[in-house]
Amino acid sequence: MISELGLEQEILPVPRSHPAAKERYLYVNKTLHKLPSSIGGVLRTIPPFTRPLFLCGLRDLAAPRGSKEDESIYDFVSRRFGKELADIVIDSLCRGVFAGDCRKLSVRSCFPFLYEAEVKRRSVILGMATGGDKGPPVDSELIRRSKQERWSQWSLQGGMQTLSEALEDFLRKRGVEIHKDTPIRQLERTADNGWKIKLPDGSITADYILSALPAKDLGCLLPPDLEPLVKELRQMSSATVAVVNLQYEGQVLPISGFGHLIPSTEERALLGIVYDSIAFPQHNKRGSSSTRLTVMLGGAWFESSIGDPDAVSSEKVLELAKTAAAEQLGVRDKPSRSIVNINKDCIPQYTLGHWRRTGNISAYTRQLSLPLSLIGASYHGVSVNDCIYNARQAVHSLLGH
Ligand SMILES: Cc1cc2nc3c(=O)[nH]c(=O)nc-3n(C[C@H](O)[C@H](O)[C@H](O)COP(=O)(O)OP(=O)(O)OC[C@H]3O[C@@H](n4cnc5c(N)ncnc54)[C@H](O)[C@@H]3O)c2cc1C
Ligand SMILES: C=Cc1c2[nH]c(c1C)Cc1[nH]c(c(CCC(=O)O)c1C)Cc1[nH]c(c(C)c1CCC(=O)O)Cc1[nH]c(c(C)c1C=C)C2
Repeated sequence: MISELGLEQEILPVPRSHPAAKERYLYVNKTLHKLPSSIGGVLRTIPPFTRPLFLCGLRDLAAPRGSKEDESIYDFVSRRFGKELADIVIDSLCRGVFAGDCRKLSVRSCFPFLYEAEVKRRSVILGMATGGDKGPPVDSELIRRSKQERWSQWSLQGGMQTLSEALEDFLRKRGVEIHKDTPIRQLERTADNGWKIKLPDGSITADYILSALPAKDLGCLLPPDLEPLVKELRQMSSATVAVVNLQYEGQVLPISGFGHLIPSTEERALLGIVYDSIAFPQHNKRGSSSTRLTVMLGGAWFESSIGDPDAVSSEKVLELAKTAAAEQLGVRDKPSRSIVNINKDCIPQYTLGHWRRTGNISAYTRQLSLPLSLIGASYHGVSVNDCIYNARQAVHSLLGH
């Protein structure tokens, strides 16, 4: 999509050899611990772990296949790799991807490759070693370049918003009408098997809807006679994340890396900190040396540890973020700039049984021949890549490709 939108020149790749890709940290027992990046680090006991990590791998190779239709990520990893890995690494990772609690998230839906590896090969390591089912290949010149140069992450010169702006521009030039800041009020069925989309200032009709709305929001807009669909959508929940950007004058970080994650047993409210200026110094204020951090807070623990997202003040959240930067990174300077955003219900939580809910939805829409496809982060993957891939698949199947 980047190539099709003409954004190739804007790409800022980060290769795997860069410190932002190689150096990864966890904050445990009030200390930052660097995770091993070589085989030696896996063979030795390194803190915060109490035994060498390769023993977790041996346990997986020996463990029997599980028998449950679905299981929490925590239970799956504890059973196959041991409790310590689940408590420290997996707890943190789930906070860094889903802002979620690995004790509630579904392994089958959040990490389908782990689930499949156990079903097909009995062991995760054996499953990964034999490649697993990677799905249909996606190929382009840019993808080949990213593999050859071993990119671990990327951004764009003007930041990621460039992507949605370029997409908007591309679509408008091809005659697509875009209604911004226009909340849909209701979706009604029409007699000719189409839809009436009610907006604040009128309505529009459509033959077919590809909905990228969060599941719960869509559930509130659909007509009540689609009850089985509405019921499934309303059960799908999401987490609130506070994102605090802090900018400091000069290079104030004592370490380099992508960022660090914090397990829920260490600090419930603080999910992790990204060291943005290490991976993307190109985004620093022109001509100045600065350090930029993003502190992420809340997630599945927002209400219990920070409070009601509608009532909590930006000042309180900013204070929590500055304290985290000071205590965890020793960055005690006054930030020269800060931005606080409380993103309500921004990351879907694929909890136990999510696979059954999405399965029921597909079966029901097929059975009724509903002119509706569900895309977006609520169903089959929370990342930007997942959303783009699944949207493209939905269009292909709609057009019969
Ligand atoms: C803090 C944070 C960091 C992230 N980092 C990464 C990352 O590093 N890499 C990555 O791949 N992904 C990342 N993600 C995930 C990424 O943001 C999502 O994949 C992506 O935003 C999902 O897009 P979406 O369109 O499905 O949903 P959203 O972006 O949530 O958009 C849903 C839209 O629906 C609108 N809406 C709701 N109700 C209505 C209504 N009634 N009428 C009209 N519109 C409505 C909302 O206003 C919203 O704009 C991150 C997410 C968060 C929160
Ligand atoms: C849907 C929200 C997402 C957030 N981040 C990602 C998504 C899809 C992307 C992502 N983040 C991490 C990984 C795993 C990388 C890996 O181990 O190979 C992915 C695919 C981990 C991560 N996320 C954050 C940090 C500091 C890290 C650790 C990176 C490392 O290992 O060095 C920051 C962060 N990103 C998100 C949240 C909620 C968050 C919280 C601190 C959202």
